[in-house]
Amino acid sequence: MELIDYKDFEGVKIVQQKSFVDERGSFLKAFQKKDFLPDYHIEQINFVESVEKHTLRGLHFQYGDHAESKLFRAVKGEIIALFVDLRKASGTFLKGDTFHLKDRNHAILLPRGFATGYLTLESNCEVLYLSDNMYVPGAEGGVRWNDPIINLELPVTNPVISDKDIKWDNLSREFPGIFK
Ligand SMILES: Cc1cn([C@H]2C[C@H](O)[C@@H](COP(=O)(O)OP(=O)(O)O[C@H]3O[C@H](C)C(=O)[C@H](O)[C@H]3O)O2)c(=O)[nH]c1=O
Repeated sequence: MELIDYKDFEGVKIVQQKSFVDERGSFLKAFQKKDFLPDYHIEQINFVESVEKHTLRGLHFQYGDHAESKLFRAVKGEIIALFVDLRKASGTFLKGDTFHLKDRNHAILLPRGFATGYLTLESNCEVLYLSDNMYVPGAEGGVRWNDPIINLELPVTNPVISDKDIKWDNLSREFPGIFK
């Protein structure tokens, strides 16, 4: 298993693994504290099914102490992970990027301070993701998938999206970040 730093986004890591394959099928070690992420505390494990191709979930974050670090893995199908750095002190503050998770042997770790989301690239996608913090609806915020400041490059113009995610405001250059 390899953890690879992703560009200049501090703390963002790409996980590359190999499944154990035999005549019965395959075995993937989806998480292991010791050899994988010894300091990662799993608070939640979420399993999400998206029926339609080009379903876009997010981008979401939680403010302050409720911020979450998430590890996303496409268990079935392919997705494009979306993320934006909302850490005011970071060199990549308000910079966004995408990463194509093409199979279950890859995952992406996003540290606390990022807005996160993903776009499915086929129907009936299944995503398993870990979070290191509790879900606190009152502490949640969002970034629009097509926010002009972030300018994510996506292969869609009209994704399947929730009413909640349609309503997020665009960020402004004065956005103070999600940590007080
Ligand atoms: C995230 C979450 C949601 N919920 C409930 C709240 C709603 O009734 C329902 C769906 O929530 P939501 O529409 O926020 O789910 P997604 O649009 O898939 O968003 C999630 O996936 C994107 C990629 C994210 O980055 C967030 O982690 C997360 O918000 O599950 C819970 O009960 N606990 C939770 O931890």
